[in-house]
Amino acid sequence: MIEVKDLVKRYGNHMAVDHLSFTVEKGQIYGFLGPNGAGKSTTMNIMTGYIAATSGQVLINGHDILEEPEEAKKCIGYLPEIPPLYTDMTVSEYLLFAARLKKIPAKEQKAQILQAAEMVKITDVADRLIKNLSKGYKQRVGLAQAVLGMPEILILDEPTVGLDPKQIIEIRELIRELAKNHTVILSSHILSEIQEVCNYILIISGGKLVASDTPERLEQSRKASMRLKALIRADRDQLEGVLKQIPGIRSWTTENGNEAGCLRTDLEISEGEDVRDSLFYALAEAKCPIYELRAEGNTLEDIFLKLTGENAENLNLSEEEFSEKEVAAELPEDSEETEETGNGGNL
Ligand SMILES: Nc1ncnc2c1ncn2[C@@H]1O[C@H](COP(=O)(O)OP(=O)(O)OP(=O)(O)O)[C@@H](O)[C@H]1O
Repeated sequence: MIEVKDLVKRYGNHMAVDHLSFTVEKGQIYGFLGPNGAGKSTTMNIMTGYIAATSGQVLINGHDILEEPEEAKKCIGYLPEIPPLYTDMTVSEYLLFAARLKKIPAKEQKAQILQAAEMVKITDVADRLIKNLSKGYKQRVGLAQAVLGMPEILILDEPTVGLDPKQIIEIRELIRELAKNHTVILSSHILSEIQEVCNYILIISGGKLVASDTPERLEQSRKASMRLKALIRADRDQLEGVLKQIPGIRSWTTENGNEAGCLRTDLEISEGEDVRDSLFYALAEAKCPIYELRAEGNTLEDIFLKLTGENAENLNLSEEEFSEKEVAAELPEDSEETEETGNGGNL
């Protein structure tokens, strides 16, 4: 559906996109994940024909975005990071303008605008000036513009950035809904966002693709290298004597545990190994009782941090660490969004 081949984008000496290649298949929600400045927007801008690449190629349903832009762009609806809205227009004026730009035949425009507006639930604000809408509604208008003409592929650059928690949930639901009829590619620097919505993840760092797989398989691959954390009653020499004998323990650190005579140890285990049984029997034989033993796989968060070389503080990973239910319960029924409505749309 989309083939990105060896894409490079240089800004002067700065390599914003560094030999990026990936393919996008029909019917999935792809998450383009990476820290700020990773090259997500640049890649999306190239994929949608907004800017040219320094080298490489983007094929949309077999059409080269530079050589056959009209054919290629027909297949794509794009919501840039800052939606390109004319805020002095009403919603319906703007969508009519967008329909003309997209060369939707005049006799189909009305029906298509109505369909797009219904899909993103903005029919009730059709006659409002865009500048008077809340940010969440402006984002929906941007989405309506993207879905107008029913392109097969939707490319959404940070679609929830700057929205409040309720708006974020609504836009996510909308994206899931849109994904029933479209292939969706969305970018975000927030891991929880991508985990929540996407069924395939492309992790980009420093302009390079550092991982691409389903969230489950990414976690699985890292779980192969397990860590064990244990609290063991033993002296250091005794414990190290046992650990040395167990194949599969790659390295360890020890420190005094908070219980007298106990050591807290953190074991790094070789890929694919599970040493819990042999550790248990070896320590029992050496009369070193295990007080605690906990296996830790790597979470998707660990993978992301490792692959992108970031630390959690820079990444804002916990920005949305609330469940949808909690937020829904905390927010009043008549939020800003519902106050926006009620003017009687006329699409
Ligand atoms: N027009 C430009 N001129 C020079 N450098 C640019 C330009 N646009 C982007 N860059 C640089 O290219 C790199 C990638 O930027 P890009 O906006 O694609 O990253 P991003 O992953 O989308 O980040 P963010 O989440 O912050 O938008 C950054 O270092 C950025 O400063």
